[in-house]
Amino acid sequence: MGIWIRNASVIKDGNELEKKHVLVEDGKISRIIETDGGSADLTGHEVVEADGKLLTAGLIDMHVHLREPGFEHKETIATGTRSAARGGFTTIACMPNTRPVIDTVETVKYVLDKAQTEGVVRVLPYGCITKNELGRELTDFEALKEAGVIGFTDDGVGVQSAQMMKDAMAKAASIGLPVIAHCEDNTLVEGAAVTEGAFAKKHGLKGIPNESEAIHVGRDILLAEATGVHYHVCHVSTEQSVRLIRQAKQIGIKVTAEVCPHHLLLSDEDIPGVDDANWKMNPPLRTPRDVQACIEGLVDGTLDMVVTDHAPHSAEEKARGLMLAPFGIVGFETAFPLLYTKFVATGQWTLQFLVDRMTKTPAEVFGLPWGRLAEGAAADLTLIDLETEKAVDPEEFASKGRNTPFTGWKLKGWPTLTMVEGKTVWSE
Ligand SMILES: NC(=O)N[C@@H](CC(=O)O)C(=O)O
Ligand SMILES: [Zn+2]
Ligand SMILES: [Zn+2]
Repeated sequence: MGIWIRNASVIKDGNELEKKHVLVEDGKISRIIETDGGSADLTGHEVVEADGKLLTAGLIDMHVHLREPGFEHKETIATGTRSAARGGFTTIACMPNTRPVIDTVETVKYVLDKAQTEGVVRVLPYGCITKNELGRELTDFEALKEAGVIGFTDDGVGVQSAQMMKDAMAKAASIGLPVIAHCEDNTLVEGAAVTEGAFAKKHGLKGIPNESEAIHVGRDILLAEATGVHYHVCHVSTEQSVRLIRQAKQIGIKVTAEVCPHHLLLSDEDIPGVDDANWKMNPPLRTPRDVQACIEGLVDGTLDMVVTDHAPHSAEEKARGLMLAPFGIVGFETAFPLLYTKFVATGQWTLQFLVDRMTKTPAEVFGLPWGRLAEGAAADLTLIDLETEKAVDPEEFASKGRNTPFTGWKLKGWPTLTMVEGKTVWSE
C-alpha cells in the first residue's frame, strides 16, 4: 500500500508553483502527476490531503548539535531528531562535541545505533579532527570513515595549529572526505561574549573581533589549496570571511560554506541587554554590515547553504546571563519560517532559492543522494503551510532547548508534516 499526497503545490520555477499528486511507495516517490489528468488511482492507497500546501524535498541541515552522549539534559537524539522533524528536516549532520566527543569508532557506533532505535530522522555523524577536540593529535580518520562519519570537524573549537590542520586536510583528502571548520583563533577571543561593535561599546565589554574567524578562513583556504581537500567553513558570520571565500572560489579552490538564519537576520544592535543569553552564540551576532555581507554571500553563491547550528542548552545554563552562559541557540523549529517570512514573503528571494539552499545545495556539496523531489528519489518530504501566521512559542518546541532569540516573532511557512522514506515522522 502506498500513500497519495494529493493537491500539493510543488515549485516549478522561482516562485511559480504547480499542483501535483505525489505517490509514495516502498519509501520512494513512485509517481508525480498532474492534478487535472484524473489518473490518480486511489484504490488501496492511503491519502494525505495536502490542500495546496507547499511540498518540498525534506530539508537537510548539515550542522546540528544533538548533545548525546553526555549532555542529555540539553538534548537527546530522541528529542533532537523530533525537533528536526517538526522543523521539516529529514537529514541532519551532527557535530562531535559531545561527551565523550565522537573521536572513536565506538562513539560513532553509539550515535548511529541510538539514531536508528530512538531517532526519527536520518542522522549523519561527523568525527573529530583531533582526539578529544584538544588540537594535539589527529584521530584515526580511516577507522572513523569506516564507522560511518561523513567528514571531520572539531566544531565548538577552532584547530589552533596550522600544521595540525594541514595534516588533517592532507589525510582527509587522501580518503576523500571533507574537513569542516569552526574558524576561531583563540588568541583573539579570550573571554569575550559578543562581537566587537556597538553593543560591546555601549556596555563596556571586550568584543570578539571579526579577524578571529576570518584569520582561520584565510589560513585554511591556503591549506586547502595546498592539500586539495574539500574544505567547508562552518557558520560564516563576517564580511571578511565572505570576501575570502568568494576570492578562493573564483580561483578554483575547493571551498564551500554555510550560514545560519540568525547571522542573516540579527545583528549585535538587536541584543536587548546583558542579561539575556538567548542572544549569545558562537560566532556572535555581528554588525549590520556583516549581516548584509552574509546575505549577499548567500545570494551570489559564495555561501552554499543554510544550516541551523541547532545548539540547545538548558534554561538553567542560559539563565547565567550573557557573560557566563554557554554559547548557542536552538534552530530547527524556526529556521524555515524565519527565512520564508523575512526573505521570500518580502520578495527578496524566490521560494526556490530558499528551498534549494536547504535541500539541493547541501546534498550536492556533501555528495548526498537526498534533497530532490523527483520520481525515484527517496520519499523524504516536507509539507509547509505558507499562509498561516503564528508567533514563535518556545514552549511548543519538541527540542529540550528553549534558547531562542526569536520568541514572539510572527511567522509564516510552518511545516505541517514531515516524512522520511515514506514514513510520517511528524505531523501537526
Ligand atoms: N554555536 C554555538 O554557539 N555553540 C555550539 C558550538 C559551535 O557550533 O561552535 C555548541 O555546541 O553549543
Ligand atoms: Zn562552531
Ligand atoms: Zn555548531
